[in-house]
Amino acid sequence: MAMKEKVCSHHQKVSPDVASSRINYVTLPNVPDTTSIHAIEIQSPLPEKLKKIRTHKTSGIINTGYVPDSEEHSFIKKLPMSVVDQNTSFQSHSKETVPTITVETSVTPQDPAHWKDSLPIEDESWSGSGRASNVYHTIQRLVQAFAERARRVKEKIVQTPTPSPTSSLNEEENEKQHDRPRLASLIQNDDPSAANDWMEEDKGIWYCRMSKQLLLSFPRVLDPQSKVYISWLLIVTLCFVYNAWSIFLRAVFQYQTPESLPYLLSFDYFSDAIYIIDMVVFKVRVKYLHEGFWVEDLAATRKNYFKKTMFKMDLLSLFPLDLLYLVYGFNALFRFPRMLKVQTFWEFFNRMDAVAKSPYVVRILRTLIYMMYLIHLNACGYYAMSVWEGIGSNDWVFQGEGNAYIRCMYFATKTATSIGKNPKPKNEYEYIFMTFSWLTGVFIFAFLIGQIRDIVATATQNTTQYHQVMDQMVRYMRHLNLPENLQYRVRLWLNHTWEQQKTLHESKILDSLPMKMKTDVAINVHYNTLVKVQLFKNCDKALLRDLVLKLRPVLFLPGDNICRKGELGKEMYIVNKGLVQVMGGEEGDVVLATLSEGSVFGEISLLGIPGCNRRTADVRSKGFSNLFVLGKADLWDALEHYPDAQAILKKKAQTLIKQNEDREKLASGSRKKIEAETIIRDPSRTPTPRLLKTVLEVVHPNSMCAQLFNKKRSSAPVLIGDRSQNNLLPSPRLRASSVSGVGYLSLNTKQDGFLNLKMPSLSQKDDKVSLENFLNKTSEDIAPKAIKELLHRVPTLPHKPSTQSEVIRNLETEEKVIWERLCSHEDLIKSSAASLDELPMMGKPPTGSGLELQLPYKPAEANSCLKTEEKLAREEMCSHGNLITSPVDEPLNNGCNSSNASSASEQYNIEEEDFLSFSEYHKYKQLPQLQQSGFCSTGYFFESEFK
Ligand SMILES: Nc1ncnc2c1ncn2[C@@H]1O[C@@H]2COP(=O)(O)O[C@H]2[C@H]1O
Repeated sequence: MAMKEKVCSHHQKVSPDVASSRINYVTLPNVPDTTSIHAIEIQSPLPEKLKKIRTHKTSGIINTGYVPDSEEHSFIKKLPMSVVDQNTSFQSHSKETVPTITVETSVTPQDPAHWKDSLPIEDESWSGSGRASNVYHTIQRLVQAFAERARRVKEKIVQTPTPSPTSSLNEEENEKQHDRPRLASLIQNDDPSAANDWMEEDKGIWYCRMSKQLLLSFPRVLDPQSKVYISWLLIVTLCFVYNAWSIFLRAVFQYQTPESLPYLLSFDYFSDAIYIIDMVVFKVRVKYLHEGFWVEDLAATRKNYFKKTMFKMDLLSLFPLDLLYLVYGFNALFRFPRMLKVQTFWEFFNRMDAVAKSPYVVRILRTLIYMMYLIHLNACGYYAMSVWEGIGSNDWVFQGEGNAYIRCMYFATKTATSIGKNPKPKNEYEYIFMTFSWLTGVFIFAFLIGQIRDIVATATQNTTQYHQVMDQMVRYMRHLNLPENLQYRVRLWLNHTWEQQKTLHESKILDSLPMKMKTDVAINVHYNTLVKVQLFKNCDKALLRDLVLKLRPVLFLPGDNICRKGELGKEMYIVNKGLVQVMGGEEGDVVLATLSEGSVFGEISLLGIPGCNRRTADVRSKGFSNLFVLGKADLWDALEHYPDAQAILKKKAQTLIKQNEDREKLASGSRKKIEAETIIRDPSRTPTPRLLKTVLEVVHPNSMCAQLFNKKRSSAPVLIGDRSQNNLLPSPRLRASSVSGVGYLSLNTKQDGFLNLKMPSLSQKDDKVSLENFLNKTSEDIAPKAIKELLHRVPTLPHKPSTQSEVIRNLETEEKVIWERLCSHEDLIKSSAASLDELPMMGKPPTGSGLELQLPYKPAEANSCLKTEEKLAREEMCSHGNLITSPVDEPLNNGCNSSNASSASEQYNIEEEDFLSFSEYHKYKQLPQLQQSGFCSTGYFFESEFK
């Protein structure tokens, strides 16, 4: 309280009336905002259990706290430390003390003008709301406690109660312990006996429920794969094993004495009781499959059991042969029928084999039991022989030393395994016994040990396969003398894949399952990742099911390139685990984005966005990353039916494209200046030849292609296009092409601009492609704005002067009509369409088509000329920077490769689209009519002009 002397202390006595009920708040009028409260001292009877204290400053509420009756210090805890510091103190109080509140502030005593009296004000409205809030909080806590109790009771009902009564009682005890303080806190003010009553009542209800539940929880019918049934089978199996072991043991050895007999008999009859319960309660309730349905009718399951051989065996196993005890005395062999329960023993192991997590452990256990039992029988036989011949009568028989069973087991094991030296048999009986024992031993080794080996081999099959693959791979890489680093990476990949999947053939494992089950498994495996994929957030479950089977898991190592900018996109990826980086910038060293679990990438080049069929960025793996790959065809198969997902993907792709374009524009801004300087310095730079110009250089001058290309062009610009579809420029050419079965209509401008109109629905399977067809389909993909713009620039068409205005008028609604009109344009048809109409992927041009008439050579001539012409053309093109190339489809024999192609692209500034045309040329050049006509471009192709 040292501070008290330095600061102004304000003591305010609250009127007894107020004190007895509550202290509402203390107002410190005219205290500047900067004033900080150092301490609050309360002297008060605080007669109620809970008190709410609010201290106010003129600028607003400073604090709120509850003061329980006996725990003044909890008030301190509930106040923020900035307000309550070590100077705060609460004095003990008695009911007679008039409450006093002292507030210490940093206002110095020299500033008394700042202070007026602090008044404890009885605020009725607040008082009311305080009471309401107390009631509200109490109710809330009660509701929570009841909800909690209801949940626990519900759990008890749903869960099968623990079989051990002690443990359930303990649980109950724990529950009560747990409940006590909480419930007691809720009823702390009430009579404690009420709480006890409540607990007693609760206990009663609980017992009642438990017993009811136990009765009700026993299933009417049993699933043969259920835990309950298999556990029961285990109990029966143990009884069977006891009988199988003890019958011969007791019959041969002298373990059944008058002293041990009562115990042995009680074990015997206990196992008999289990056999009976098994038949009466369990086996009759096992449901079975009939015509593909589970039969759950109790009468039917009973009937089904009675029909089985198992029932007869079970019945025989209970045959009371031991009644003969009464006649012949206690001979354990009279219990021999109990051995007939062996079917249950087999059933148990078969069921375990089907449900166990490690089935090979179950198999080994069964084999071991067989082995031990055979040795046990052998030991019993040896002892029986010894007794028969007389114990210790010769060197071979049991000498009567030590524990008889252990010594005989030792002898039997030595014989069965042929390990160790056995005493030589002395007479024929002993020879026969030894022969039989050795045969048994051979059987044990040949059959049982062999079985164990198989079991172990199956269990470790995957590991063995992995080692084999690894060894082969290492040998192969050494043989090829691959760089150390690459060898290391391959080994790392194999290692990591094995660590993660414990198999290198994951997909093969599922192949044996039916499709539906495969889907279920795949959904389960990939579910956690798929739910994180934004794209699939709200999408149809059926789409997920469609997609999930098509996902192929792949693993990438740190620093691996997943895809490279400029490659043709064939797959899309989903990040399952790890991080991948999208790289950009001039050098490809700027991280544009880091994608984590659930992110999708590689979709832009698959979506058929005009001009975007190539990867827009490098993507590489940051650490180890597990991805799912989805092929282009699979993606489209799925998206075709789910336009929403398609729209989301396209929207995202467009945003990314725009982002990247903006970034590139920014970067190229600074680059342009330097380029300009270079051009000025080097005016002798070869002008970039256009593709068609190059083509004309290399094809035979008399070929139809050359003739078509060299036709005098009209000076009137006709069709205009630009990739961005909003900056249209004059163009003399219209070109339709098919690239890998996907149609394109390109409006080629002099400035290399293309309006690429993609027609994805046109597949390679279409054996006939007509221009109308082509245009009609294409028209659906063309932005109306682009067409409008396009047609504005088309000068009046000579044969249909009204077309343009008509077309524009009907544009929004009738795109198809416009295109039909365009197609019906005479010039277009005259120059190529009529013949191309019928130009199929293969076969001859139709009789009467224009094309046929225009063949430059007679077929025989053409054939002889073609080779040279083509050769020349190719050589020529290669010398033009290897224009002929096939960057994706097939490697060419002519020595041109894609790196040359890209250099050609740089040199001549040739459009990507042109490359495709040229690569496609190789595919189609075999078509006789194209060869003959000297066409040098995509499969079906025409170039024309509007005059
Ligand atoms: N700026 C970016 N941010 C995030 N991802 C991008 C970006 N640019 C490209 N990508 C992704 O990287 C992928 C590279 O291949 P795609 O062009 O097929 O699809 C691309 C997009 O999925």
